[in-house]
Amino acid sequence: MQSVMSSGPSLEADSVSILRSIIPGLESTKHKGQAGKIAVVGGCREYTGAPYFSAVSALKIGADLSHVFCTKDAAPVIKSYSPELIVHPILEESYSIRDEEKSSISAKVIAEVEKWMERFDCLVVGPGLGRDPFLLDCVSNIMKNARERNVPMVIDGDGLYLVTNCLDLVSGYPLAVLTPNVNEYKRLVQKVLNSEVNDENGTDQLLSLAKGIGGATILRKGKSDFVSDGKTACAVSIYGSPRRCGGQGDILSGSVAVFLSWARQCAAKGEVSMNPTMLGCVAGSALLRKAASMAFDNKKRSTLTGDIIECLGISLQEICPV
Ligand SMILES: NC(=O)C1=CN([C@@H]2O[C@H](COP(=O)(O)OP(=O)(O)OC[C@H]3O[C@@H](n4cnc5c(N)ncnc54)[C@H](OP(=O)(O)O)[C@@H]3O)[C@@H](O)[C@H]2O)[C@@H](O)CC1
Ligand SMILES: Nc1ncnc2c1ncn2[C@@H]1O[C@H](COP(=O)(O)OP(=O)(O)OP(=O)(O)O)[C@@H](O)[C@H]1O
Ligand SMILES: [Mg+2]
Repeated sequence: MQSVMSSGPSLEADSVSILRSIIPGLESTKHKGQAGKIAVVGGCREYTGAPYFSAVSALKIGADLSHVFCTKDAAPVIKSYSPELIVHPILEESYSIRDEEKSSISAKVIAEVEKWMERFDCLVVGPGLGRDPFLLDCVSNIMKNARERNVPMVIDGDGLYLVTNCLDLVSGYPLAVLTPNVNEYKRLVQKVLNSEVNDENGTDQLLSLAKGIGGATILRKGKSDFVSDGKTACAVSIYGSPRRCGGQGDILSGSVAVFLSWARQCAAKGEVSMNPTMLGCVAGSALLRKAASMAFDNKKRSTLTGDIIECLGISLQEICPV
């Protein structure tokens, strides 16, 4: 059992202890899949980097299999980045189809994802998804299907745009994690709390927001990351880097998906007492921030997202040696 909070009045989570408590051992008795099967729903004509960063980060942290469900345009590009990813070219944007095809395509999309759904430990919805209305409608159906089967979801990027406009997709679902950046958080606060972001009372507002969404967990990204499930709140401020290259949130979404899956395994065995989605967020945030800090030490101003991904393994090794 571990405490999510460090001692004293600080909100800072004891993230190193949390990481150590949920990272599974590497044992020869385990079979492929037991360390996690993650699926990223994202990737369109404009954005192919974001789903790749998220899905490959999940593998680099220790998941066994990582899938990407993306548009037909994006799939060959994402496949070409890495043979490690299992890429499903199933989504369509409005520009590439006729109106009369929409209902049959929509049915095909959900049938294709449904075949796999039960195998997934967690979905990441949104990295590089784009905002095409027909595509987002198909993704809503995927989210409803995941929810019916109790599959956890990390919602980021354009997935947050979708959810902010249709809160019912996550409202009252404790296995949903929302990972907003500054803009995405502002839109959520405006929609759910009907107010502006108030940093003087930031923790209370975050608690209210998570409560307002019915117990989904929120990871508010920024200089420090803040996490709340509506009952408790904590912060991760350790490590970090001054480089703000795009894609760091994508690494985080894939990382949180893996860590929350591991935390749920621990919770099922009674090894942790905290909400596993909170543990997953704290662990993901701390690891990303450590990897970003190591990458910056090496690369300084030229640090890019790929450099940070390359530091995930050594960061894990320093915290929890094999
Ligand atoms: N390589 C890829 O494929 C990547 C693809 N990605 C995908 O892109 C999609 C859209 O996501 P997003 O994050 O670009 O959209 P959003 O949050 O609206 O930000 C847009 C603008 O807001 C501003 N801004 C940002 N931070 C701010 C701050 N702290 N304080 C103040 N302003 C701030 C800033 O505006 P600027 O300064 O340029 O005026 C910024 O440019 C989504 O699918 C995502 O997954 C990314 O994951 C990156 C890697
Ligand atoms: N000002 C900051 N100082 C230090 N670290 C930060 C700062 N802002 C963000 N981070 C770190 O970067 C991570 C990603 O946050 P960011 O706000 O860049 O997400 P994002 O905009 O969704 O990224 P992406 O470009 O992948 O979409 C956060 O979890 C946090 O740890
Ligand atoms: Mg983002």
